[in-house]
Amino acid sequence: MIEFTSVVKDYKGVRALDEVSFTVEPGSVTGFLGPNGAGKTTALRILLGLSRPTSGTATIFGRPYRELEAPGWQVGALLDANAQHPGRTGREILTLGAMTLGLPRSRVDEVLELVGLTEREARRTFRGYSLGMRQRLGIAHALLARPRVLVFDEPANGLDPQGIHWLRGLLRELADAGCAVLLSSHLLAEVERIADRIVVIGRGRVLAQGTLDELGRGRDLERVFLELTAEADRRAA
Ligand SMILES: Nc1ncnc2c1ncn2[C@@H]1O[C@H](COP(=O)(O)OP(=O)(O)OP(=O)(O)O)[C@@H](O)[C@H]1O
Repeated sequence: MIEFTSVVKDYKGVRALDEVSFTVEPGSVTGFLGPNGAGKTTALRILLGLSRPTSGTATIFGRPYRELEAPGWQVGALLDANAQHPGRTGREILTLGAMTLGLPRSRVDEVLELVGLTEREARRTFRGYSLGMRQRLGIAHALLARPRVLVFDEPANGLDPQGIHWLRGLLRELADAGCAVLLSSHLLAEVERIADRIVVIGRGRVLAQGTLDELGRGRDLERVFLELTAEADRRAA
Protein backbone atom coordinates (compact mmCIF):
# COMPACT_ATOMS: atom_id res chain seq x y z
CA MET A 1 0.00 0.00 0.00
CA ILE A 2 2.92 2.31 0.85
CA GLU A 3 6.09 1.45 -0.99
CA PHE A 4 9.50 3.10 -0.95
CA THR A 5 11.78 1.76 -3.68
CA SER A 6 15.46 2.75 -3.67
CA VAL A 7 14.69 6.33 -2.67
CA VAL A 8 17.70 8.65 -2.72
CA LYS A 9 17.54 12.28 -1.63
CA ASP A 10 20.52 14.59 -1.95
CA TYR A 11 20.63 18.06 -0.54
CA LYS A 12 23.68 20.16 -1.43
CA GLY A 13 26.51 17.92 -0.34
CA VAL A 14 24.32 15.84 1.99
CA ARG A 15 22.81 12.46 1.17
CA ALA A 16 19.72 12.55 3.39
CA LEU A 17 18.32 9.25 2.04
CA ASP A 18 20.36 6.47 0.52
CA GLU A 19 18.51 3.71 -1.36
CA VAL A 20 15.62 3.55 1.10
CA SER A 21 13.24 0.65 0.41
CA PHE A 22 10.40 -0.62 2.59
CA THR A 23 6.67 -1.26 2.47
CA VAL A 24 3.73 -0.68 4.78
CA GLU A 25 0.90 -3.15 4.39
CA PRO A 26 -2.82 -2.68 5.07
CA GLY A 27 -3.93 -3.76 8.52
CA SER A 28 -0.64 -2.89 10.16
CA VAL A 29 1.13 -0.17 12.11
CA THR A 30 4.70 0.37 10.99
CA GLY A 31 7.01 2.32 13.30
CA PHE A 32 9.65 4.38 11.51
CA LEU A 33 12.55 4.89 13.90
CA GLY A 34 15.83 6.70 13.68
CA PRO A 35 18.04 9.14 15.55
CA ASN A 36 17.88 12.90 14.94
CA GLY A 37 18.77 13.71 11.35
CA ALA A 38 18.38 10.09 10.18
CA GLY A 39 16.02 11.07 7.35
CA LYS A 40 12.57 10.22 8.70
CA THR A 41 10.90 13.54 7.93
CA THR A 42 12.60 13.72 4.54
CA ALA A 43 11.19 10.29 3.66
CA LEU A 44 7.67 11.20 4.82
CA ARG A 45 7.77 14.50 2.90
CA ILE A 46 8.75 12.64 -0.26
CA LEU A 47 5.95 10.11 0.30
CA LEU A 48 3.44 12.96 0.59
CA GLY A 49 4.66 14.73 -2.55
CA LEU A 50 6.13 17.69 -0.63
CA SER A 51 9.66 17.00 -1.81
CA ARG A 52 11.02 15.22 -4.87
CA PRO A 53 13.37 12.26 -4.57
CA THR A 54 16.70 12.56 -6.36
CA SER A 55 16.02 9.03 -7.60
CA GLY A 56 13.76 6.10 -6.73
CA THR A 57 10.04 6.15 -6.03
CA ALA A 58 7.71 6.43 -3.07
CA THR A 59 4.18 5.34 -3.89
CA ILE A 60 0.79 4.89 -2.28
CA PHE A 61 -1.59 2.45 -3.95
CA GLY A 62 1.08 2.11 -6.64
CA ARG A 63 1.27 5.80 -7.53
CA PRO A 64 3.21 8.83 -6.36
CA TYR A 65 1.03 10.94 -4.04
CA ARG A 66 0.72 13.74 -6.59
CA GLU A 67 -0.75 11.34 -9.13
CA LEU A 68 -3.43 9.93 -6.82
CA GLU A 69 -7.03 10.76 -7.54
CA ALA A 70 -8.45 12.81 -4.64
CA PRO A 71 -5.42 12.16 -2.42
CA GLY A 72 -7.11 13.84 0.55
CA TRP A 73 -9.64 11.01 0.56
CA GLN A 74 -7.08 8.29 0.36
CA VAL A 75 -4.29 9.53 2.60
CA GLY A 76 -4.44 11.24 5.99
CA ALA A 77 -1.26 12.84 7.24
CA LEU A 78 0.11 14.83 10.14
CA LEU A 79 3.63 16.12 9.66
CA ASP A 80 3.71 19.23 11.84
CA ALA A 81 1.06 19.70 14.50
CA ASN A 82 1.99 23.40 14.83
CA ALA A 83 1.33 24.22 11.20
CA GLN A 84 -2.12 25.78 11.53
CA HIS A 85 -3.47 29.32 11.46
CA PRO A 86 -3.07 30.56 15.05
CA GLY A 87 -6.20 32.73 14.97
CA ARG A 88 -8.63 29.99 13.93
CA THR A 89 -10.45 27.80 16.38
CA GLY A 90 -10.00 24.05 16.27
CA ARG A 91 -13.54 23.72 15.00
CA GLU A 92 -12.92 26.25 12.22
CA ILE A 93 -9.78 24.42 11.12
CA LEU A 94 -11.64 21.11 10.92
CA THR A 95 -14.68 22.68 9.24
CA LEU A 96 -12.47 24.18 6.53
CA GLY A 97 -10.87 20.78 6.04
CA ALA A 98 -14.25 19.08 5.82
CA MET A 99 -15.52 21.66 3.31
CA THR A 100 -12.40 21.26 1.15
CA LEU A 101 -13.00 17.51 1.06
CA GLY A 102 -16.74 17.91 0.42
CA LEU A 103 -17.67 16.29 3.74
CA PRO A 104 -20.70 17.19 5.86
CA ARG A 105 -20.14 19.36 8.94
CA SER A 106 -21.35 16.50 11.09
CA ARG A 107 -18.05 14.76 10.36
CA VAL A 108 -16.28 17.51 12.33
CA ASP A 109 -18.20 16.52 15.47
CA GLU A 110 -17.37 12.88 14.85
CA VAL A 111 -13.61 13.43 14.56
CA LEU A 112 -13.59 15.80 17.55
CA GLU A 113 -15.13 13.04 19.60
CA LEU A 114 -12.76 10.48 18.16
CA VAL A 115 -9.70 12.45 19.32
CA GLY A 116 -11.21 13.51 22.64
CA LEU A 117 -11.35 17.28 22.10
CA THR A 118 -14.30 18.80 23.95
CA GLU A 119 -16.68 21.33 22.46
CA ARG A 120 -15.16 23.98 24.71
CA GLU A 121 -11.64 23.16 23.50
CA ALA A 122 -12.81 23.13 19.89
CA ARG A 123 -14.05 26.71 20.30
CA ARG A 124 -10.68 28.00 21.50
CA THR A 125 -8.19 29.51 19.06
CA PHE A 126 -5.28 27.38 17.95
CA ARG A 127 -2.67 29.74 19.45
CA GLY A 128 -3.86 28.74 22.92
CA TYR A 129 -3.61 25.00 22.25
CA SER A 130 -1.04 22.89 24.08
CA LEU A 131 1.15 20.63 21.94
CA GLY A 132 -0.94 17.64 22.98
CA MET A 133 -4.14 19.39 21.86
CA ARG A 134 -2.46 20.34 18.58
CA GLN A 135 -1.54 16.70 17.99
CA ARG A 136 -5.12 15.63 18.66
CA LEU A 137 -6.44 18.28 16.29
CA GLY A 138 -3.93 17.27 13.59
CA ILE A 139 -4.94 13.63 13.97
CA ALA A 140 -8.62 14.63 13.75
CA HIS A 141 -7.83 16.51 10.54
CA ALA A 142 -6.03 13.49 9.09
CA LEU A 143 -9.01 11.24 9.87
CA LEU A 144 -11.70 13.48 8.32
CA ALA A 145 -12.23 11.52 5.12
CA ARG A 146 -11.67 8.09 6.72
CA PRO A 147 -8.56 7.48 4.59
CA ARG A 148 -7.08 4.00 4.23
CA VAL A 149 -3.51 5.24 4.54
CA LEU A 150 -2.27 7.26 7.52
CA VAL A 151 1.10 8.93 7.89
CA PHE A 152 2.07 10.54 11.18
CA ASP A 153 5.37 12.23 12.06
CA GLU A 154 6.00 12.02 15.81
CA PRO A 155 2.29 11.93 16.76
CA ALA A 156 3.02 11.12 20.41
CA ASN A 157 5.10 14.27 20.94
CA GLY A 158 3.50 16.38 23.64
CA LEU A 159 0.88 13.80 24.60
CA ASP A 160 0.55 12.98 28.30
CA PRO A 161 0.44 9.32 29.42
CA GLN A 162 -3.33 9.31 29.03
CA GLY A 163 -2.94 10.73 25.52
CA ILE A 164 -0.34 8.15 24.58
CA HIS A 165 -2.62 5.39 25.85
CA TRP A 166 -5.44 6.84 23.75
CA LEU A 167 -3.20 7.13 20.66
CA ARG A 168 -2.14 3.51 20.98
CA GLY A 169 -5.77 2.38 21.03
CA LEU A 170 -6.67 4.59 18.09
CA LEU A 171 -3.81 3.37 15.90
CA ARG A 172 -4.66 -0.24 16.74
CA GLU A 173 -8.31 0.32 15.78
CA LEU A 174 -7.32 1.95 12.50
CA ALA A 175 -4.97 -0.90 11.60
CA ASP A 176 -7.55 -3.51 12.63
CA ALA A 177 -10.03 -1.76 10.33
CA GLY A 178 -7.59 -2.36 7.46
CA CYS A 179 -5.66 0.91 7.33
CA ALA A 180 -1.95 1.10 6.59
CA VAL A 181 -0.42 3.24 9.32
CA LEU A 182 3.11 4.64 9.17
CA LEU A 183 4.37 6.61 12.13
CA SER A 184 7.75 8.03 12.92
CA SER A 185 8.81 8.29 16.53
CA HIS A 186 11.68 8.70 18.94
CA LEU A 187 9.73 6.99 21.69
CA LEU A 188 11.05 3.46 21.46
CA ALA A 189 9.00 2.08 24.32
CA GLU A 190 5.83 3.43 22.76
CA VAL A 191 6.65 2.12 19.31
CA GLU A 192 7.40 -1.23 20.85
CA ARG A 193 3.87 -1.31 22.23
CA ILE A 194 2.09 0.09 19.17
CA ALA A 195 3.85 -1.15 16.04
CA ASP A 196 3.51 -4.47 14.25
CA ARG A 197 6.56 -3.81 12.15
CA ILE A 198 9.58 -1.58 12.61
CA VAL A 199 11.82 0.13 10.10
CA VAL A 200 15.04 1.50 11.60
CA ILE A 201 16.81 4.22 9.64
CA GLY A 202 20.20 5.76 10.38
CA ARG A 203 22.27 8.20 8.34
CA GLY A 204 19.74 7.91 5.53
CA ARG A 205 19.90 4.14 5.22
CA VAL A 206 17.48 1.44 6.31
CA LEU A 207 19.45 -0.42 8.98
CA ALA A 208 16.85 -3.08 9.75
CA GLN A 209 13.20 -3.87 9.23
CA GLY A 210 10.80 -6.54 10.36
CA THR A 211 8.54 -7.49 13.23
CA LEU A 212 9.70 -6.83 16.77
CA ASP A 213 10.47 -10.51 17.16
CA GLU A 214 12.50 -10.61 13.96
CA LEU A 215 14.49 -7.55 14.98
CA GLY A 216 14.87 -8.21 18.65
CA ARG A 217 15.21 -11.96 19.00
CA GLY A 218 14.41 -11.54 22.67
CA ARG A 219 16.19 -8.21 23.20
CA ASP A 220 14.29 -5.02 23.84
CA LEU A 221 13.92 -2.46 21.10
CA GLU A 222 16.14 0.13 22.79
CA ARG A 223 19.10 -2.23 22.78
CA VAL A 224 18.51 -3.20 19.12
CA PHE A 225 18.15 0.46 18.15
CA LEU A 226 21.31 1.57 19.96
CA GLU A 227 23.37 -1.26 18.49
CA LEU A 228 22.17 -0.62 14.95
CA THR A 229 22.72 3.13 15.06
CA ALA A 230 26.11 2.82 16.76
CA GLU A 231 27.17 0.37 14.04
CA ALA A 232 26.00 2.83 11.34
CA ASP A 233 27.99 5.61 13.04
CA ARG A 234 31.11 3.41 13.18
CA ARG A 235 30.80 2.59 9.48
CA ALA A 236 30.42 6.28 8.60
CA ALA A 237 33.39 7.38 10.75
N1 LIG B 1 15.91 21.34 3.24
C1 LIG B 1 17.07 20.77 3.60
N2 LIG B 1 18.24 21.24 3.12
C2 LIG B 1 19.41 20.66 3.45
N3 LIG B 1 19.52 19.58 4.25
C3 LIG B 1 18.39 19.06 4.75
C4 LIG B 1 17.10 19.63 4.47
N4 LIG B 1 16.15 18.89 5.11
C5 LIG B 1 16.82 17.93 5.78
N5 LIG B 1 18.15 18.03 5.56
C6 LIG B 1 19.20 17.14 6.10
O1 LIG B 1 18.81 15.81 5.80
C7 LIG B 1 19.11 14.94 6.88
C8 LIG B 1 17.82 14.22 7.35
O2 LIG B 1 16.95 15.15 8.00
P1 LIG B 1 15.48 14.77 8.51
O3 LIG B 1 14.86 16.02 9.01
O4 LIG B 1 14.77 14.03 7.45
O5 LIG B 1 15.81 13.79 9.71
P2 LIG B 1 14.83 13.20 10.84
O6 LIG B 1 15.15 11.76 10.92
O7 LIG B 1 13.42 13.59 10.56
O8 LIG B 1 15.38 13.95 12.12
P3 LIG B 1 14.62 14.41 13.49
O9 LIG B 1 14.39 13.15 14.26
O10 LIG B 1 15.66 15.26 14.13
O11 LIG B 1 13.39 15.15 13.10
C9 LIG B 1 19.77 15.80 7.95
O12 LIG B 1 21.17 15.72 7.76
C10 LIG B 1 19.28 17.19 7.63
O13 LIG B 1 20.20 18.16 8.06
